[in-house]
Amino acid sequence: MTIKEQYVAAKQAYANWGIDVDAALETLKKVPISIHCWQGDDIGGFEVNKSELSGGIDITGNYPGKATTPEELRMDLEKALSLIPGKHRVNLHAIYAETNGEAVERDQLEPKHFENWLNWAKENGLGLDFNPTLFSHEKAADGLTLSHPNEEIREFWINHCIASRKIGEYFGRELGNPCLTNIWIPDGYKDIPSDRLTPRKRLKESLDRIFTAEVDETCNWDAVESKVFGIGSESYVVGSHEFYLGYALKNNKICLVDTGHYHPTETVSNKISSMLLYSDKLALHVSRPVRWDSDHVVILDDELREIALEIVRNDALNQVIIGLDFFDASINRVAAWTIGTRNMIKALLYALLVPNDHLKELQEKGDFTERLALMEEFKTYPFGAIWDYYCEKMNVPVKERWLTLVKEYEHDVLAKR
Ligand SMILES: C[C@H](O)[C@H](O)[C@@H](O)C(=O)CO
Ligand SMILES: [Mn+2]
Repeated sequence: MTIKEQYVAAKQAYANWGIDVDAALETLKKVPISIHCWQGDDIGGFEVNKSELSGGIDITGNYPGKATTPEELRMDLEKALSLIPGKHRVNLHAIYAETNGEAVERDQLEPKHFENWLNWAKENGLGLDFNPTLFSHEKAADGLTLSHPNEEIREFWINHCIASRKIGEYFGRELGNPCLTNIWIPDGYKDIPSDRLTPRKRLKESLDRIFTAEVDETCNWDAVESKVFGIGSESYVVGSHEFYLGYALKNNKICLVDTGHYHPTETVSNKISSMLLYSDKLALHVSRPVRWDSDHVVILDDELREIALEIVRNDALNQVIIGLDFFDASINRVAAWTIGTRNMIKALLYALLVPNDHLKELQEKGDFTERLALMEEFKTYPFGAIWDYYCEKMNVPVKERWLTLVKEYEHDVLAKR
Protein backbone atom coordinates (compact mmCIF):
# COMPACT_ATOMS: atom_id res chain seq x y z
CA MET A 1 0.00 0.00 0.00
CA THR A 2 1.20 3.51 -0.73
CA ILE A 3 1.50 6.13 1.99
CA LYS A 4 -1.66 7.72 0.60
CA GLU A 5 -3.61 4.44 0.67
CA GLN A 6 -2.54 3.76 4.24
CA TYR A 7 -3.59 7.29 5.09
CA VAL A 8 -7.04 6.85 3.58
CA ALA A 9 -7.62 3.67 5.62
CA ALA A 10 -6.31 5.26 8.82
CA LYS A 11 -8.38 8.36 8.26
CA GLN A 12 -11.54 6.24 8.24
CA ALA A 13 -10.67 4.73 11.62
CA TYR A 14 -10.52 8.23 13.09
CA ALA A 15 -13.57 9.43 11.18
CA ASN A 16 -15.57 6.70 12.95
CA TRP A 17 -14.99 8.71 16.10
CA GLY A 18 -15.86 12.00 14.44
CA ILE A 19 -12.26 13.10 14.08
CA ASP A 20 -11.54 15.18 10.98
CA VAL A 21 -7.97 14.20 10.14
CA ASP A 22 -7.54 16.71 7.31
CA ALA A 23 -8.58 19.51 9.65
CA ALA A 24 -6.13 18.21 12.25
CA LEU A 25 -3.30 18.36 9.71
CA GLU A 26 -4.26 21.90 8.73
CA THR A 27 -4.11 22.89 12.40
CA LEU A 28 -0.78 21.15 12.92
CA LYS A 29 0.77 22.91 9.95
CA LYS A 30 0.25 26.25 11.68
CA VAL A 31 1.94 25.37 14.98
CA PRO A 32 5.48 26.75 15.14
CA ILE A 33 8.07 25.07 17.33
CA SER A 34 10.90 27.24 18.59
CA ILE A 35 14.05 25.26 17.87
CA HIS A 36 16.99 26.14 20.11
CA CYS A 37 20.17 26.93 18.21
CA TRP A 38 22.38 25.80 21.09
CA GLN A 39 21.99 22.08 20.37
CA GLY A 40 24.19 22.69 17.32
CA ASP A 41 27.35 23.80 19.11
CA ASP A 42 26.98 22.63 22.72
CA ILE A 43 25.99 26.14 23.93
CA GLY A 44 29.35 27.50 22.84
CA GLY A 45 28.35 30.68 21.04
CA PHE A 46 30.66 32.92 19.04
CA GLU A 47 31.91 35.50 21.50
CA VAL A 48 35.41 36.76 20.86
CA ASN A 49 36.38 36.21 24.49
CA LYS A 50 34.53 33.00 25.01
CA SER A 51 34.22 31.50 28.52
CA GLU A 52 33.69 27.90 29.53
CA LEU A 53 30.07 26.76 29.90
CA SER A 54 28.84 27.61 33.39
CA GLY A 55 25.59 28.27 35.21
CA GLY A 56 25.04 24.80 36.62
CA ILE A 57 24.18 23.23 33.27
CA ASP A 58 26.35 20.66 31.58
CA ILE A 59 26.90 19.09 28.19
CA THR A 60 28.21 15.56 27.96
CA GLY A 61 29.60 13.85 24.88
CA ASN A 62 32.13 14.66 22.24
CA TYR A 63 30.48 13.70 18.95
CA PRO A 64 32.49 15.13 16.05
CA GLY A 65 31.26 17.85 13.71
CA LYS A 66 29.82 20.52 15.96
CA ALA A 67 29.29 23.94 14.40
CA THR A 68 32.15 26.32 15.08
CA THR A 69 31.01 29.37 13.11
CA PRO A 70 27.65 31.11 12.63
CA GLU A 71 27.66 29.97 8.99
CA GLU A 72 28.12 26.34 10.03
CA LEU A 73 25.44 26.61 12.66
CA ARG A 74 22.95 28.09 10.20
CA MET A 75 23.83 25.45 7.63
CA ASP A 76 23.23 22.68 10.18
CA LEU A 77 19.96 24.25 11.23
CA GLU A 78 18.87 24.42 7.60
CA LYS A 79 19.64 20.73 7.23
CA ALA A 80 17.58 19.86 10.29
CA LEU A 81 14.74 22.15 9.19
CA SER A 82 14.63 20.40 5.82
CA LEU A 83 13.81 17.16 7.67
CA ILE A 84 11.12 18.60 9.94
CA PRO A 85 7.60 19.24 8.64
CA GLY A 86 6.19 22.76 8.98
CA LYS A 87 7.46 26.33 9.36
CA HIS A 88 9.20 27.00 12.63
CA ARG A 89 11.20 29.43 14.71
CA VAL A 90 14.82 29.52 15.82
CA ASN A 91 15.72 30.40 19.38
CA LEU A 92 18.97 32.31 19.86
CA HIS A 93 21.08 33.21 22.86
CA ALA A 94 23.04 36.45 23.18
CA ILE A 95 26.32 34.53 22.87
CA TYR A 96 25.46 33.89 19.22
CA ALA A 97 26.09 37.54 18.34
CA GLU A 98 28.32 38.25 15.35
CA THR A 99 30.67 41.11 16.13
CA ASN A 100 33.23 40.91 13.29
CA GLY A 101 36.09 39.92 15.55
CA GLU A 102 35.50 42.83 17.94
CA ALA A 103 35.03 41.95 21.62
CA VAL A 104 31.65 43.45 22.50
CA GLU A 105 30.54 43.18 26.11
CA ARG A 106 27.10 41.68 26.63
CA ASP A 107 25.65 44.89 28.02
CA GLN A 108 26.70 46.64 24.79
CA LEU A 109 25.06 44.22 22.36
CA GLU A 110 22.86 45.77 19.70
CA PRO A 111 20.50 44.59 17.00
CA LYS A 112 23.24 45.05 14.39
CA HIS A 113 25.14 42.14 15.95
CA PHE A 114 22.26 39.86 14.95
CA GLU A 115 21.67 41.20 11.46
CA ASN A 116 22.95 38.03 9.79
CA TRP A 117 20.60 35.91 11.86
CA LEU A 118 17.73 38.20 10.96
CA ASN A 119 18.46 38.14 7.23
CA TRP A 120 18.81 34.37 7.35
CA ALA A 121 15.49 34.07 9.18
CA LYS A 122 13.83 36.25 6.54
CA GLU A 123 15.28 34.17 3.71
CA ASN A 124 14.11 30.96 5.31
CA GLY A 125 10.69 32.16 6.47
CA LEU A 126 11.54 31.57 10.13
CA GLY A 127 10.51 33.35 13.32
CA LEU A 128 13.18 34.22 15.89
CA ASP A 129 13.22 34.05 19.69
CA PHE A 130 15.90 35.33 22.00
CA ASN A 131 17.59 34.86 25.38
CA PRO A 132 20.05 37.03 27.26
CA THR A 133 22.99 34.84 28.34
CA LEU A 134 23.60 35.14 32.07
CA PHE A 135 26.18 32.38 32.37
CA SER A 136 29.54 31.43 30.82
CA HIS A 137 30.97 34.81 31.82
CA GLU A 138 33.43 36.13 34.40
CA LYS A 139 30.70 38.30 35.94
CA ALA A 140 28.70 35.14 36.63
CA ALA A 141 31.68 33.17 37.94
CA ASP A 142 30.24 32.79 41.44
CA GLY A 143 26.87 31.70 40.07
CA LEU A 144 25.08 34.97 40.85
CA THR A 145 23.86 37.59 38.38
CA LEU A 146 20.65 39.60 38.79
CA SER A 147 20.51 38.80 42.50
CA HIS A 148 24.19 39.48 43.14
CA PRO A 149 24.99 41.44 46.33
CA ASN A 150 27.39 43.58 44.26
CA GLU A 151 25.46 46.40 42.64
CA GLU A 152 27.91 46.80 39.77
CA ILE A 153 27.48 43.18 38.75
CA ARG A 154 23.70 43.44 38.96
CA GLU A 155 23.83 46.59 36.87
CA PHE A 156 25.84 44.83 34.17
CA TRP A 157 23.32 42.01 33.90
CA ILE A 158 20.34 44.38 34.06
CA ASN A 159 21.79 46.26 31.10
CA HIS A 160 22.43 43.00 29.27
CA CYS A 161 18.79 42.00 29.71
CA ILE A 162 17.58 45.41 28.52
CA ALA A 163 19.85 45.15 25.47
CA SER A 164 18.41 41.68 24.83
CA ARG A 165 14.83 42.90 24.95
CA LYS A 166 15.71 45.52 22.36
CA ILE A 167 17.21 42.83 20.14
CA GLY A 168 14.00 40.84 20.59
CA GLU A 169 11.99 43.92 19.64
CA TYR A 170 14.11 44.33 16.49
CA PHE A 171 13.54 40.70 15.50
CA GLY A 172 9.81 40.98 16.11
CA ARG A 173 9.47 44.24 14.21
CA GLU A 174 11.55 43.15 11.25
CA LEU A 175 9.87 39.78 10.93
CA GLY A 176 6.37 41.03 11.68
CA ASN A 177 6.16 38.24 14.21
CA PRO A 178 6.72 38.78 17.94
CA CYS A 179 9.94 37.47 19.48
CA LEU A 180 9.86 35.76 22.85
CA THR A 181 12.74 37.02 24.96
CA ASN A 182 13.26 34.69 27.88
CA ILE A 183 15.30 35.42 30.97
CA TRP A 184 16.87 32.49 32.75
CA ILE A 185 19.49 33.05 35.43
CA PRO A 186 21.58 30.48 37.28
CA ASP A 187 21.55 32.28 40.66
CA GLY A 188 21.51 30.05 43.70
CA TYR A 189 23.53 28.39 46.42
CA LYS A 190 25.16 25.00 46.75
CA ASP A 191 24.40 24.82 50.43
CA ILE A 192 21.52 25.75 52.70
CA PRO A 193 21.10 29.52 52.66
CA SER A 194 20.89 31.57 55.82
CA ASP A 195 18.70 34.09 54.03
CA ARG A 196 16.41 33.17 51.18
CA LEU A 197 14.59 36.45 51.03
CA THR A 198 17.29 39.04 50.34
CA PRO A 199 18.51 37.56 47.02
CA ARG A 200 14.89 37.24 45.89
CA LYS A 201 14.22 40.87 46.76
CA ARG A 202 17.23 41.85 44.68
CA LEU A 203 16.10 39.69 41.76
CA LYS A 204 12.67 41.28 41.91
CA GLU A 205 14.21 44.77 41.85
CA SER A 206 16.48 43.84 38.95
CA LEU A 207 13.55 42.50 36.94
CA ASP A 208 11.56 45.64 37.67
CA ARG A 209 14.43 47.68 36.27
CA ILE A 210 14.76 45.46 33.21
CA PHE A 211 11.07 45.69 32.38
CA THR A 212 10.89 49.43 32.96
CA ALA A 213 12.91 49.98 29.80
CA GLU A 214 10.46 50.69 27.03
CA VAL A 215 10.12 47.96 24.45
CA ASP A 216 7.24 47.54 22.01
CA GLU A 217 5.10 44.71 23.35
CA THR A 218 3.69 43.96 19.93
CA CYS A 219 7.21 42.99 18.80
CA ASN A 220 8.76 41.54 21.94
CA TRP A 221 7.17 39.26 24.53
CA ASP A 222 8.97 38.90 27.86
CA ALA A 223 9.25 35.55 29.61
CA VAL A 224 10.89 34.41 32.84
CA GLU A 225 12.10 30.83 33.40
CA SER A 226 12.30 29.19 36.81
CA LYS A 227 14.33 26.25 38.04
CA VAL A 228 14.40 24.01 41.07
CA PHE A 229 18.15 23.35 41.23
CA GLY A 230 21.32 23.29 39.18
CA ILE A 231 24.82 21.93 39.54
CA GLY A 232 26.24 24.07 42.33
CA SER A 233 22.84 25.44 43.28
CA GLU A 234 21.44 22.24 44.73
CA SER A 235 20.06 23.78 47.92
CA TYR A 236 18.55 27.02 46.71
CA VAL A 237 17.67 28.72 43.45
CA VAL A 238 16.67 32.37 43.66
CA GLY A 239 14.36 32.25 40.64
CA SER A 240 12.15 29.41 41.81
CA HIS A 241 8.78 28.49 40.28
CA GLU A 242 6.80 30.34 42.93
CA PHE A 243 9.01 33.39 42.54
CA TYR A 244 8.46 33.69 38.81
CA LEU A 245 4.84 32.59 38.83
CA GLY A 246 4.09 35.42 41.24
CA TYR A 247 6.25 37.87 39.33
CA ALA A 248 4.74 37.00 35.95
CA LEU A 249 1.16 37.19 37.16
CA LYS A 250 1.64 40.47 38.92
CA ASN A 251 3.59 42.11 36.12
CA ASN A 252 1.87 40.64 33.10
CA LYS A 253 4.89 38.65 31.94
CA ILE A 254 4.97 35.16 30.49
CA CYS A 255 6.02 32.24 32.68
CA LEU A 256 8.30 29.83 30.90
CA VAL A 257 8.23 26.31 32.28
CA ASP A 258 11.06 23.97 31.40
CA THR A 259 10.15 20.30 31.72
CA GLY A 260 13.51 19.59 33.34
CA HIS A 261 13.17 22.21 36.04
CA TYR A 262 10.90 20.53 38.54
CA HIS A 263 11.07 17.78 41.10
CA PRO A 264 11.33 14.39 39.37
CA THR A 265 7.73 13.36 40.06
CA GLU A 266 6.28 16.79 39.26
CA THR A 267 4.98 17.11 35.71
CA VAL A 268 4.63 20.18 33.53
CA SER A 269 1.58 18.65 31.84
CA ASN A 270 -0.27 19.03 35.11
CA LYS A 271 0.62 22.73 35.39
CA ILE A 272 -0.64 23.93 32.00
CA SER A 273 -4.38 24.08 32.76
CA SER A 274 -3.84 25.81 36.10
CA MET A 275 -1.46 28.39 34.72
CA LEU A 276 -3.71 29.17 31.76
CA LEU A 277 -6.59 29.91 34.09
CA TYR A 278 -4.67 32.93 35.30
CA SER A 279 -2.51 33.85 32.38
CA ASP A 280 -3.24 34.37 28.73
CA LYS A 281 0.07 32.90 27.59
CA LEU A 282 2.52 30.30 28.76
CA ALA A 283 5.88 29.31 27.28
CA LEU A 284 7.51 25.90 27.34
CA HIS A 285 11.04 24.58 27.14
CA VAL A 286 10.39 20.98 26.28
CA SER A 287 13.32 18.90 27.40
CA ARG A 288 13.85 15.41 28.86
CA PRO A 289 15.23 15.14 32.34
CA VAL A 290 16.80 11.76 33.11
CA ARG A 291 17.22 11.66 36.90
CA TRP A 292 18.15 15.36 36.82
CA ASP A 293 17.93 18.33 34.45
CA SER A 294 20.06 16.41 31.97
CA ASP A 295 18.53 17.92 28.83
CA HIS A 296 18.29 14.68 26.88
CA VAL A 297 16.76 14.75 23.40
CA VAL A 298 12.97 14.80 23.56
CA ILE A 299 11.36 11.42 22.87
CA LEU A 300 7.75 10.50 22.29
CA ASP A 301 7.16 9.43 25.87
CA ASP A 302 4.07 9.62 28.06
CA GLU A 303 4.82 13.08 29.41
CA LEU A 304 5.39 14.56 25.97
CA ARG A 305 2.04 13.18 24.81
CA GLU A 306 0.38 14.44 27.96
CA ILE A 307 1.79 17.94 27.43
CA ALA A 308 0.50 17.93 23.86
CA LEU A 309 -2.88 16.62 24.99
CA GLU A 310 -3.19 19.37 27.59
CA ILE A 311 -2.44 22.02 24.96
CA VAL A 312 -4.84 20.57 22.40
CA ARG A 313 -7.73 19.50 24.62
CA ASN A 314 -7.76 22.91 26.30
CA ASP A 315 -7.76 24.64 22.93
CA ALA A 316 -4.54 26.40 23.89
CA LEU A 317 -2.44 26.09 20.73
CA ASN A 318 -2.48 29.88 20.41
CA GLN A 319 -1.65 30.40 24.06
CA VAL A 320 1.23 28.02 24.64
CA ILE A 321 4.50 29.00 23.01
CA ILE A 322 6.33 25.75 22.41
CA GLY A 323 10.11 25.83 22.56
CA LEU A 324 12.67 23.07 22.90
CA ASP A 325 15.67 22.91 25.21
CA PHE A 326 17.99 19.94 25.04
CA PHE A 327 21.64 19.53 24.27
CA ASP A 328 23.21 16.20 23.59
CA ALA A 329 26.82 16.13 22.40
CA SER A 330 27.01 12.33 22.35
CA ILE A 331 25.08 11.94 19.09
CA ASN A 332 24.92 13.66 15.72
CA ARG A 333 23.60 17.13 16.56
CA VAL A 334 21.53 17.53 13.39
CA ALA A 335 19.90 14.20 14.21
CA ALA A 336 19.27 15.41 17.78
CA TRP A 337 17.33 18.43 16.50
CA THR A 338 15.47 16.30 13.99
CA ILE A 339 14.47 13.60 16.46
CA GLY A 340 13.41 16.01 19.19
CA THR A 341 11.46 18.37 16.95
CA ARG A 342 9.74 15.65 14.96
CA ASN A 343 8.71 14.10 18.27
CA MET A 344 7.22 17.34 19.53
CA ILE A 345 5.19 17.63 16.33
CA LYS A 346 4.22 13.94 16.48
CA ALA A 347 2.95 14.43 20.01
CA LEU A 348 0.77 17.34 18.88
CA LEU A 349 -0.58 15.28 16.00
CA TYR A 350 -1.32 12.44 18.38
CA ALA A 351 -3.23 14.83 20.62
CA LEU A 352 -5.21 16.22 17.69
CA LEU A 353 -6.30 12.69 16.78
CA VAL A 354 -7.85 11.78 20.10
CA PRO A 355 -11.63 12.19 20.64
CA ASN A 356 -10.99 14.80 23.30
CA ASP A 357 -14.54 16.12 23.58
CA HIS A 358 -15.98 12.64 23.99
CA LEU A 359 -13.39 11.77 26.63
CA LYS A 360 -14.25 14.94 28.54
CA GLU A 361 -17.93 14.03 28.47
CA LEU A 362 -17.14 10.57 29.80
CA GLN A 363 -15.30 12.10 32.72
CA GLU A 364 -18.15 14.49 33.46
CA LYS A 365 -20.57 11.54 33.44
CA GLY A 366 -18.29 9.58 35.74
CA ASP A 367 -17.73 6.83 33.18
CA PHE A 368 -14.12 6.21 34.10
CA THR A 369 -14.13 2.71 32.62
CA GLU A 370 -14.81 3.91 29.10
CA ARG A 371 -12.51 6.90 29.60
CA LEU A 372 -9.58 4.62 30.41
CA ALA A 373 -10.51 2.04 27.77
CA LEU A 374 -10.60 4.62 24.97
CA MET A 375 -7.52 6.49 26.09
CA GLU A 376 -5.62 3.21 25.94
CA GLU A 377 -7.11 2.02 22.64
CA PHE A 378 -6.25 5.28 20.92
CA LYS A 379 -2.60 4.70 21.70
CA THR A 380 -2.61 1.99 19.01
CA TYR A 381 -4.83 3.70 16.46
CA PRO A 382 -3.02 4.07 13.10
CA PHE A 383 -1.45 7.35 14.01
CA GLY A 384 1.82 6.43 12.22
CA ALA A 385 0.03 6.30 8.86
CA ILE A 386 -1.26 9.84 9.35
CA TRP A 387 2.18 11.06 10.42
CA ASP A 388 3.82 9.49 7.34
CA TYR A 389 1.27 11.12 5.05
CA TYR A 390 1.81 14.47 6.76
CA CYS A 391 5.58 14.21 6.21
CA GLU A 392 5.08 13.29 2.56
CA LYS A 393 2.64 16.14 2.02
CA MET A 394 5.01 18.60 3.69
CA ASN A 395 7.89 17.40 1.50
CA VAL A 396 10.07 16.02 4.25
CA PRO A 397 11.34 12.45 4.54
CA VAL A 398 8.88 9.79 5.60
CA LYS A 399 9.72 7.50 8.54
CA GLU A 400 13.44 7.02 9.21
CA ARG A 401 14.43 8.05 5.68
CA TRP A 402 15.73 11.32 7.08
CA LEU A 403 18.53 9.41 8.79
CA THR A 404 20.19 8.51 5.48
CA LEU A 405 20.26 12.22 4.63
CA VAL A 406 21.80 13.08 7.99
CA LYS A 407 24.42 10.38 7.50
CA GLU A 408 25.27 11.77 4.07
CA TYR A 409 25.52 15.25 5.56
CA GLU A 410 27.79 13.92 8.28
CA HIS A 411 30.01 12.27 5.70
CA ASP A 412 30.10 15.23 3.30
CA VAL A 413 30.10 18.14 5.73
CA LEU A 414 30.35 17.44 9.46
CA ALA A 415 33.20 14.94 9.28
CA LYS A 416 35.32 17.51 7.42
CA ARG A 417 35.18 20.12 10.18
C1 LIG B 1 20.66 27.40 27.42
C2 LIG B 1 19.28 27.60 28.01
O1 LIG B 1 18.90 28.88 28.02
C3 LIG B 1 19.21 27.04 29.36
O2 LIG B 1 19.21 25.66 29.12
C4 LIG B 1 18.01 27.39 30.21
O3 LIG B 1 16.86 27.59 29.43
C5 LIG B 1 17.84 26.28 31.12
O4 LIG B 1 16.94 25.51 30.96
C6 LIG B 1 18.83 26.09 32.21
O5 LIG B 1 18.66 24.93 32.87
MN1 LIG C 1 15.29 25.90 29.65
